[in-house]
Amino acid sequence: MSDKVAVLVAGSWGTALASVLASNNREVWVWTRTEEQAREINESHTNNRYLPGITLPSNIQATTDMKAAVQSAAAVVIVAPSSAMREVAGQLKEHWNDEMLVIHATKGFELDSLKRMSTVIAEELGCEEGRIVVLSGPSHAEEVVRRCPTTVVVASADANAAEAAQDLFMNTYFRVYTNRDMLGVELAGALKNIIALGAGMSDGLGFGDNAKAALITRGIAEMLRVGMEMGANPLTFAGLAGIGDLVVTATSRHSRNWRAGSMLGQGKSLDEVLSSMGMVVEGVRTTKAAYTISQKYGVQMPIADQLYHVLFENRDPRSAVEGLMGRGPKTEMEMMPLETWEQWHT
Ligand SMILES: NC(=O)c1ccc[n+]([C@@H]2O[C@H](COP(=O)([O-])OP(=O)(O)OC[C@H]3O[C@@H](n4cnc5c(N)ncnc54)[C@H](O)[C@@H]3O)[C@@H](O)[C@H]2O)c1
Ligand SMILES: O=P(O)(O)OC[C@H](O)CO
Repeated sequence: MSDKVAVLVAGSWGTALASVLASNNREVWVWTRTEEQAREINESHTNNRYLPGITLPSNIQATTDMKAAVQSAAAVVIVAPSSAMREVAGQLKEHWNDEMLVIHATKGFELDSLKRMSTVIAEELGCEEGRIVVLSGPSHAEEVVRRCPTTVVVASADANAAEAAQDLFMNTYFRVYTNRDMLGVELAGALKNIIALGAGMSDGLGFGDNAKAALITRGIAEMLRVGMEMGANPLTFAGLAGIGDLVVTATSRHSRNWRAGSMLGQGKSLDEVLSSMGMVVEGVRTTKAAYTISQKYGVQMPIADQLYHVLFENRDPRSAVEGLMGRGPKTEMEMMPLETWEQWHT
């Protein structure tokens, strides 16, 4: 089998994953949108807009020609923002063949359809959704390129495909676990960004650790509730894609979602925040998607609802906190679909 791997798009996460593959001695081709970025990666071995100050392995080649990037590759790793996934997967179709392992590492939904990324890719490539692999978990690009110990999960309905992805990425600083629950891994990876925005907002408002712990814990309850309703394995939410990623995103200074939330908490408008970020903040779109999902599935998502009002209806963040804290008394396990849980235990 060829050692060539193509990585589609050289944002922060695509570049970091390319660097992991390069350190595993793969022949790594990165597809970039601009000649300028391809030239920078090929000649200076940097990608300064997305990973300032980092020197990339010299065995990463970049090109704007998707055919050259993908031709004869054993695997394609798609790391586009969720908003661009259909467009990028659509462009891949004419260069892709059925032998290739397809992995994506994007955390979000398609906004209009509420489809998961694996569904969007499968539709565009005209292949079975079950053969696609998702890579997720607590992993900031800034730390991965510095080879800080990191653990992730690769999930697919096809165990062989998940193991092939594990083999491709695994090394001494990047530990990869497999999981069969692709639905749960994709849902957890997308939904945690909403809670991270909330945690950032809480910090921006000057609240303390109690508030953040509450958001993380009640956030996982909210993610679990919707995940179980949609048929995910509840244990996935206790794993790397769930609590692991929620902790890192809600507490790390590297998190784009936490940073955006923090600025909102300090009184900046959403437009001001997004224009100052220069990188994708998936939690904003995902909050919109979750607002519709909660109504569609009849699942209560109080944190996502309040975030929606702040982001899209100009609610003051303090009034959103009052909205959350002022709700009626509940039991901790209220609204958990226990029948679904029991299905996993029979
Ligand atoms: N950055 C991280 O540490 C990290 C870690 C894990 C997962 N992720 C996920 O990876 C995905 C990508 O995030 P990122 O942080 O790399 O984003 P980023 O903002 O750093 O980079 C986005 C890249 O997408 C490209 N792009 C945008 N629209 C495009 C289009 N229509 N066609 C082709 N390319 C397009 C941009 O040019 C840029 O190279 C997100 O879903 C994010 O949640 C990010
Ligand atoms: O920087 P964020 O907030 O987009 O989070 C990136 C990753 O999802 C962390 O695992």
